[in-house]
Amino acid sequence: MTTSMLAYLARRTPSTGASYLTRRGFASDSAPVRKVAILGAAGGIGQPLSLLMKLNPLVSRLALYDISGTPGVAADVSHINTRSEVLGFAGEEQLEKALKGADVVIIPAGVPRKPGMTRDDLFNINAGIVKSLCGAVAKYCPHALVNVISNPVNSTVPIASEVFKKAGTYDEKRLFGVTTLDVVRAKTFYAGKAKVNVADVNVPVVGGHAGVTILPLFSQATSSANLANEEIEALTKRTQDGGTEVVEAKAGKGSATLSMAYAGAIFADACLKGLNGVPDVVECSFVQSTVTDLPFFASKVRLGKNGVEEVLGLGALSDYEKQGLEALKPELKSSIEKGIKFANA
Ligand SMILES: NC(=O)C1=CN([C@@H]2O[C@H](COP(=O)(O)OP(=O)(O)OC[C@H]3O[C@@H](n4cnc5c(N)ncnc54)[C@H](O)[C@@H]3O)[C@@H](O)[C@H]2O)C=CC1
Ligand SMILES: O=C([O-])CC(=O)C(=O)O
Repeated sequence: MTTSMLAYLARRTPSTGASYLTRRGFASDSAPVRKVAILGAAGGIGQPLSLLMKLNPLVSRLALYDISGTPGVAADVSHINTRSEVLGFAGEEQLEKALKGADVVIIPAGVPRKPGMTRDDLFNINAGIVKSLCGAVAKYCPHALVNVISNPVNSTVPIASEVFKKAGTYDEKRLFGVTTLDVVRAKTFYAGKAKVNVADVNVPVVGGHAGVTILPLFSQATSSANLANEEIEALTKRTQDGGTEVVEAKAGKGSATLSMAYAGAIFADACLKGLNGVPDVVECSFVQSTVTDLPFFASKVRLGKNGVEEVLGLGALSDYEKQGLEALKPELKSSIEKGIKFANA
């Protein structure tokens, strides 16, 4: 979902609703039927993400699953007069119904950080949650595209891959760690510093999704601006610490939820567009990769009818980015290995 689409949806009145799909090039009766399931839909990310996916005209059925609380969220969101039918599912016995027939499964289930914690400190709780939810995905919707938001993404994505391998359903083209929030932040911070229109800015962010493993490539930023080295270094550090900035500001009440819901909605929309055959849909994501010697790595990915169509290379890096790339590898490698070991224990 683009910012302009959100602005358009905000502007339109219910009486003009019939025309907005046509304006985007999809007549309502020709947009393919697409089911999206959100696991963890009653949470801080899950609720605004449910709202944003309800606004997306590419979705025809929205399944909201959590251990509790989803009937209320679903009843609330279902009153919005957009295309999708919304259903709430609570408790493990309803997980099958939530997942059956899903084209895209988004997973923001799990605990968030408190000040002083690293994302890896969430491993003990979230690893098990992701493992069990991915077991259900393998059973009930093995062909869905899976968008993993739950932290630590650097470990939860490898966990998901091992669960799918064991179930015999693994397709590396269909598994994504959602790193879009890093791109969203890099764009915002860069536009502010370079004093350019944020709508014209793009910045690839590669590596992983924790601290120094987050590597924004400001040398490839559009619109280009002549920032000093110290400014680039400060922007890099702010992007790497963006999550912590929010955790500290929330002072014990969780981590990024609203900006994450926005980022998650952008990424899921890109997945749906790819499935629907829209050409040239490219987003950064943490995927199985041969771009470096690490088995998983975030970089630009072209999305298509089967999920990942192409994992794009890193392009030319500045010396500072080359150093950042080497510096992130040991931590990212050990987080990936930790996930794989957990899944096979
Ligand atoms: N990838 C990224 O860029 C980001 C990731 N995150 C991560 O997203 C996760 C969720 O964050 P919040 O929504 O703020 O947390 P939250 O605590 O507000 O919500 C989590 C939800 O997950 C649900 N849940 C727990 N176990 C479940 C299970 N087995 N099945 C289904 N639902 C389950 C809870 O009931 C709760 O409603 C955290 O791990 C956080 O670190 C947060 C921000 C950015
Ligand atoms: O920082 C956190 O714990 C949540 C997160 O991943 C982010 O905001 O990037």
